[in-house]
Amino acid sequence: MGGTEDVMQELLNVEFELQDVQDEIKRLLDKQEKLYERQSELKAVLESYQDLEKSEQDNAAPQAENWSGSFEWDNEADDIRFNIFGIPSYRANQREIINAVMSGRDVLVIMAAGGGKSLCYQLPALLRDGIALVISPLLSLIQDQVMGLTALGIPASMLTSTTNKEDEKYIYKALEKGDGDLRVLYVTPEKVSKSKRFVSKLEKCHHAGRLSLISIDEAHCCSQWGHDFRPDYKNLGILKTQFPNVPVIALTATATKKVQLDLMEMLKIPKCVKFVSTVNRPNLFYMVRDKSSVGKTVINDIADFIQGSYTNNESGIVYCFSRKECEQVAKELRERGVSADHYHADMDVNARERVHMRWSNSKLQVIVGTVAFGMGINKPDVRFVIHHSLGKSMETYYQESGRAGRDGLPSECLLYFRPADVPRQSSMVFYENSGLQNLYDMVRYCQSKKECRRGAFFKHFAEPLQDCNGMCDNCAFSCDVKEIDATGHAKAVVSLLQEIQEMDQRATMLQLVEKFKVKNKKVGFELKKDELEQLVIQLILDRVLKEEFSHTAYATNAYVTTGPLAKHVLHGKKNIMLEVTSGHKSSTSVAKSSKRSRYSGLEVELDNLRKELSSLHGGIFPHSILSTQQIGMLCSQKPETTEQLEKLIGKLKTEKYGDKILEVIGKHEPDEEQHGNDPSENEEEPETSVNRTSKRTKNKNVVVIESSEDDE
Ligand SMILES: Nc1ncnc2c1ncn2[C@@H]1O[C@H](COP(=O)(O)OP(=O)(O)OP(=O)(O)O)[C@@H](O)[C@H]1O
Ligand SMILES: [Mg+2]
Repeated sequence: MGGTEDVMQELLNVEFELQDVQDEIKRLLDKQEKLYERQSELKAVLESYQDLEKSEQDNAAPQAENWSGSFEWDNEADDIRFNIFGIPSYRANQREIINAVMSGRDVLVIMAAGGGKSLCYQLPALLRDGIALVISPLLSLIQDQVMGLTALGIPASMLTSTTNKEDEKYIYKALEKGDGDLRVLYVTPEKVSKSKRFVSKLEKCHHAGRLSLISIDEAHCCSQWGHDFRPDYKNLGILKTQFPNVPVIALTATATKKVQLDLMEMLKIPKCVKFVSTVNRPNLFYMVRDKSSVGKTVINDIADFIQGSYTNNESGIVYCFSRKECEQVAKELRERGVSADHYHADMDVNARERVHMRWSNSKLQVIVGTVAFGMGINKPDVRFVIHHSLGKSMETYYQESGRAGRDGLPSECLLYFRPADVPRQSSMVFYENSGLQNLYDMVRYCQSKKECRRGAFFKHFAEPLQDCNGMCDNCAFSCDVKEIDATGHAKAVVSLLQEIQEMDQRATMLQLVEKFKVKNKKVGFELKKDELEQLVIQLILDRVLKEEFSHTAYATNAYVTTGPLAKHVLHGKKNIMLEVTSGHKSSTSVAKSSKRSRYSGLEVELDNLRKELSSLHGGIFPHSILSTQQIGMLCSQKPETTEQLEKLIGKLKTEKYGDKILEVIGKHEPDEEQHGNDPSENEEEPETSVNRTSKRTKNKNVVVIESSEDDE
């Protein structure tokens, strides 16, 4: 009988090994498929590179161009920049881009959100004679821009589905005959691809030498590889064909190499000068907080965050996972005294627009939105973007969080993470191309308690690392992160899952954790529930476990099963380390350290003045009247005469609003400065948004924002 036992034993071993081999084969096949995919991608990219190089050689590259040198339009450009736009100095690449456009070159601009792309075509539009055509994908973006230019006294119009007959007539006359003073014309891409009438008028304008430049904003919409593909953008190449000598400037905030090449091909600008700026947004402070499983606690925390740090009605966005959640969160924030309203795709257009408008005019502090609240957001002074749950990829998180601080002033990006939110997202994205991979990158960002958050973006966008300057929680706050060896737990989790599977059952992440706790009660495994959840997520990221999906009529459910590397853990070939915090980097400590001072009295008064003027001047946004940065300057310099004021905000704004501004500054009593609850605040220069920036000092890797409220 011993023989049978031996044979059975060997059979078992062989079956075990076979299973191993099969798993390995499956893993390799998976890998092969991914590599094939990448291979074809790379081949495509290589081909376009070669095409590009060839065309560059064919066109015998001109001598190295120095776009930062001096040009004949320098003085006029400086004058318009300062006296009309009220912009004291150029930001990175702006001047160079303007010079390239002015030299008649086609230009491709990749510049982060809020980098100041608009100026790059608006200023040349004023420097060159004639009318500049701007293509922009969304009505709301166009309206914002036209309103902004009008506020500066620049003749700008738009031709869209909402344009009335009279305006249309005026625009067509301007194009055809050069009547009127129109300088910047905004249209949606549909006008170019669908309206023959429009294109023929444009031809006449060009024929008379009056088409000064063509700007294609949000140019990533051209590419199917981009995130906001718009079919009508695909036809914009005809503009270069029809008007070969008019400079085209294409602008976007994010474009991978592949998207850039795609753009150049589709817009027919192979010889364009390319300006790529960093993805880094140095003024954004990134942080992730553990999210309580109790909904109310999360809302309390968000309300505390807003009411603790943003007492002057500073604008913010809260992103939620679903429409229902949006409404719920907005309602609960309101109940806690935060001025908030929801925004999602289920609302009718007018209701949505109303919410957007109230927010843009700073009458509503917080929009609680789904991802539907997206591309059309042009508000420069959004001070915080909170994610109530994680998004589906690093790319979308970069974009959504990037809506904060477009004016360059310090702003915060806070994400609430709990492992249980992962299956909610994964069951939505698993069918997308690389959907799970993208989500898991995002989860890695959230789970990490040590790595620089900014570094994760550099890695994601394949850019060299830059210093974070203590502008993320992991760099700024030292907290005790321990790496514990969770290999034992991991083994137990895998075995439990195998048992479940052998009984032909399956488990969601939460069920698995529940079962684990019940089963191992006596053994005294010391991990807490949320740490166990964290472990399961870690195991999924490490491919020890994997998610599987099954559909019902109403939903897709995510289950956890053993993954390709499960055996490695069982056989002791793979160790699992888990990052846990002991000394809490608790939410309150984060909130305290990043809490900023209240506005000074004068800041509040000037803020009120811009709101007042904004409603007086019908439809001009407060931030178009005075930017937060300008208010900061006014408070620290306190100009007394028109000449002094002009030096700070330029001629145009001084002419329009100077008297009122000087009046407010003149009437302001210095002792009114005492606005916060700490008397010592009064001893220094009043707090302004500008010097607030410089008050963020780096001290032993800890960012300190001096604040009266810290001393309570
Ligand atoms: N050189 C500058 N100095 C100070 N502020 C500037 C400068 N250039 C632009 N700005 C301001 O920065 C804000 C963002 O500019 P803009 O709207 O052009 O950004 P963008 O690059 O188009 O961003 P997005 O990708 O989000 O559309 C605006 O309020 C603008 O007035
Ligand atoms: Mg823009």
